Amino acid sequence: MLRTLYRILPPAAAGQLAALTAWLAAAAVLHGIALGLVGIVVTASLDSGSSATPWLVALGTVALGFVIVQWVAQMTAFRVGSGTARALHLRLGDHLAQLPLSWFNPTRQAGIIDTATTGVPQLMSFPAILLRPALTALVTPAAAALTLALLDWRFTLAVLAATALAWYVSRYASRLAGVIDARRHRTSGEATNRVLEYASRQPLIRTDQRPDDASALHSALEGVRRASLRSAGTVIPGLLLFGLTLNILFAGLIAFGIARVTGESLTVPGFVGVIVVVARLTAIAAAGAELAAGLRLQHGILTRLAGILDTPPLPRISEVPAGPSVESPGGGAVLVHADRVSFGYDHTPVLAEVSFTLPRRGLTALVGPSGSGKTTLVRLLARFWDPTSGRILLDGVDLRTLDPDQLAGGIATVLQDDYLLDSTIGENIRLGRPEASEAELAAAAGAAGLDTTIAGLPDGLDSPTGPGGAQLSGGQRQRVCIARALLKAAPLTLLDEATSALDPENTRLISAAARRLATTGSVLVIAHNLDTITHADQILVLDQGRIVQRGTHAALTAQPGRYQDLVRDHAGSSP
Ligand SMILES: Nc1ncnc2c1ncn2[C@@H]1O[C@H](COP(=O)(O)OP(=O)(O)OP(=O)(O)O)[C@@H](O)[C@H]1O
Repeated sequence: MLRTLYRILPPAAAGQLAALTAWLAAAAVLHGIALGLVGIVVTASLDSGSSATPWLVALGTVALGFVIVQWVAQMTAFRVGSGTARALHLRLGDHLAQLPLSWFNPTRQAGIIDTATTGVPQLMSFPAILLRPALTALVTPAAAALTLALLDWRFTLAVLAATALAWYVSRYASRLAGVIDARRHRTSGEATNRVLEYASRQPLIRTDQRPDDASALHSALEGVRRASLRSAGTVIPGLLLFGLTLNILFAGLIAFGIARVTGESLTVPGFVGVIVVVARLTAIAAAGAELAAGLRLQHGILTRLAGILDTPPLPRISEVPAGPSVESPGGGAVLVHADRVSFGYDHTPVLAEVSFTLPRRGLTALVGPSGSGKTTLVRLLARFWDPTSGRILLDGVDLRTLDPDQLAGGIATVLQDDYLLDSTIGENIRLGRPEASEAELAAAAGAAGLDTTIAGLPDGLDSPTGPGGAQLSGGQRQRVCIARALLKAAPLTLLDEATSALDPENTRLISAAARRLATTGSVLVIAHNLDTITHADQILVLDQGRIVQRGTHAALTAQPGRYQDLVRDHAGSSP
């Protein structure tokens, strides 16, 4: 478990944990030596032929050292515990930000919630509380046994063998329970999934009530109940097995001592001294066993966390061969070059050999029938995924070579599933450019059509958005995202008119934002309303994952083709 923790911790936190482990191990060694010396002092006191005084002095010195080292270790433990949890949270956050979005299926999302909110905070108690008794149970008997060699080396070997056997039995019991615990965790992940689904399906359930709607949830929760019972049940045989083993080992060591006393190879005072130590070690091992359940739980959490952290992130390649230089259709400088890009979800092809350029300044519209791959293409430009073949260059640099901050700095998005932080309207807009002044922030909010909303709220820009923006309407959420993009004024802005939040006013605002941003940067807008893109510098027509036409509105309407069909369909559906 320590090994896994060291592997996944960032170097600074791993260094602190190593220092704590060293302090705790030193304390456990001193504890063991002190115990061994107690046995020797008892022997010397009972044995008329030897003096206990030098041993008492040694015992006092070691005990003092133990108290000091233990004190330092204990003071460090809580600091390292909270530092470990914090480092793991940050590591988890950084890693999640680099995973391809295809990884985030509902089961894994439920696993992340569980790991981040419950698992990682619980891991804090490993360095803070559990590591000390775990090391004591292992290291102290060994150190005590070695100290006993001053009295009787055969007992040293016997105690070392007994410790190894007890350790093996405890591991066996905990491995058995670990398998059941992993099963319980899977069942509970499934239940979390069902609870989330049940909550998010409430609108559907209330308008289309069917009695069996909650049956998947019920059976998942029943599965958790059964798995938890099984899991609790496995702790008891493990504890009984370990307790029995300890008693047998203790009895075996007493029998060994009696045999040695009978054979006159050990004195009675020596036997008493050894048994005093062994009795104390048995108590320490029994206390360690009571922690087994806690350690097993932590081991399960750590294994799941390591599983997430071991998932390969979107690769960053260091070098790509320079491609031929390209010019935008207007002859100006190119900001984006999509070069024979193909992509599919789970091997189902969605985009095939798509090539186009976006100028450094100007408005490009992406149009096409539903399912033609428009959103997918925009997601590839924001590097939510990587193309299966081909490449996308931003300012001449392959997206796969950019570090995430560079990429995030170069792109702003207003997409269908944009998320608002559980903060205020102002803070969500400010994410676009944290250093923006209050006046710039207010101007962006105004340009995104938020002034009426803000004026109607008692706290104005400081009004809360709720988790994911739940306290705002769909249209208001979209306006906050538009304001964020306006404030950012990134070199490349990706806009999706978002059919779900579409209303004439929002369409007008998106269109105005696109026009405005296109004067300073490049804008790609997925357009559902063709009236808003008649002025676009370039229109790309996507059909079944291929670009079938490109050009201006005037040029495309003048020639037969997919665009003419789209315009005709749109005119037919417009009021
Ligand atoms: N996450 C996903 N996993 C699997 N398939 C997906 C995923 N997202 C989209 N698809 C599929 O990819 C294809 C293209 O979808 P995409 O959303 O890119 O089209 P679109 O042109 O944006 O459609 P619309 O105009 O309806 O939003 C569709 O067949 C869709 O079912």
